Amino acid sequence: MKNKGLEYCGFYAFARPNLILLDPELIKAILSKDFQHFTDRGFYINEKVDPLSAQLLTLKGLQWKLRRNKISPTFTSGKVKMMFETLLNCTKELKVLMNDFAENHQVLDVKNILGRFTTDVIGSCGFGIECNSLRNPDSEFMKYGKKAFGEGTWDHLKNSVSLLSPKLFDIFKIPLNNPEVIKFYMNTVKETLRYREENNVVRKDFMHLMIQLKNNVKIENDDNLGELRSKESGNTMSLTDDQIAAEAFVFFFAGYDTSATTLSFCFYELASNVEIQENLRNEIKNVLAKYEGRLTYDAIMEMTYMDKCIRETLRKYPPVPAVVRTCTKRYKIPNANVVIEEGVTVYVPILGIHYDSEYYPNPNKFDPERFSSENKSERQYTWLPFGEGPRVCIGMRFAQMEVKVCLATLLQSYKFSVNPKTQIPIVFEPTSLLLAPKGRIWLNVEKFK
Ligand code: HEM
Repeated sequence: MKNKGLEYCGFYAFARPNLILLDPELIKAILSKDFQHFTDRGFYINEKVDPLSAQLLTLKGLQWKLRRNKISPTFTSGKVKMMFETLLNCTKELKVLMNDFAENHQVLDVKNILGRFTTDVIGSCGFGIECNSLRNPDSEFMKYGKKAFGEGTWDHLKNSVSLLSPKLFDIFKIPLNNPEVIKFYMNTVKETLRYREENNVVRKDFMHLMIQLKNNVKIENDDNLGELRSKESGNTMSLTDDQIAAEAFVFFFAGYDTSATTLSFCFYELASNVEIQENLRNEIKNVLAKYEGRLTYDAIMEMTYMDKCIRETLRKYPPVPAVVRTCTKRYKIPNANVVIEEGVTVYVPILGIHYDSEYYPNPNKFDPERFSSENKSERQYTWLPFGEGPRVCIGMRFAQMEVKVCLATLLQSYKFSVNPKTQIPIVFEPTSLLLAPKGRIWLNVEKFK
């Protein structure tokens, strides 16, 4: 369609019209400039039968705006920095496991191991609990996590129908999440809240910040922890326990697989491009030497080549291949005689844009220099792994820090190469909502002496 010079095109899903945006200027208009016409995603939501369904990803209009304003101070650079230590703690088990793999010459199923790492990270930083998925892949948290994503054909069908026809779910009052999953996450969060409040426990994580929101504590953009309760009340609208549980759940739902996918593809590309892996390792070593070998937030922030490698990974492998908006107020496309009616679903095909040779010549090549400082400014609205506009991914900074900490930890001590069991070239799984390879990515890991 793009080759035909089109800026947008449409299709019907049953009787519902859908629009696909192809032009960066139009994408900018719809995601950012004229956002008030496209405030929602149109996902299913029913707080009564499924309290976990009402969170940032799904909320609509004013409800979403109020919640986003409320939660945003917990994701600032200051607060992400505050959580660095908690995140770093999760790498201890990762190092132990990687050592075992290297010493026993075992082949690494990279998504499995890094998925367990990102589960531990969200468990620790989001829910405030040590879920030990790296040590124990059958941990409760992992078990219900898998259930939350859907395990069988029925779950996948249910997810697809909820996207195509959320009204049907509403009419029959169907909870989207499995009732066992709802019970597990609600209980886990409520138990943590009760324990912390009764015992005045403070911990450097999102749960602490959400308890502060519940208690009307004003959250500043610094790396201080702050009290659980405050005499001065800074906020006028606090969070309820159910809302905290729903938000912690969405941090897991939106953050675990996306981060694990980014890491897996990044390690795959580094394993396939020995020189790039070596350049990145040198950067890590040089920066850490300045910090007496200590991996700190400031050290991570200095690793600019690493930043380019991650950006290029997210370009070639955006974990969310398309973002979606529903038209909430009739909209005339600028300079065209076309009106988007209320209710129409609009898609931004991120994966397609990232492989468009007009923006990225030779798109299959993994080339971190596409994101050098000279080239970076050209990438607005053609590099969209976190979406854009007021509904851009709220966890973007946190996710980038998590990926960087994992890369710095492992590349310092281990060398990775692709095992022949991996199917090359990578083919994407067509039935998966999030980007996933067909088959697994297998890597060899070797420890430096
Ligand atoms: C590399 C990792 C990640 C990627 C690629 C990613 C990508 C995205 C994308 C594409 C969106 C939709 C944006 C839009 O519609 O314009 C989104 C939304 C969201 N993400 Fe992420 N995400 C990542 C990690 C995380 C993490 C770690 C968290 C939480 C800790 C998180 C929480 C959310 C939430 C809550 C939303 C909904 C925001 C709203 O509508 O206000 N994400 N993410």
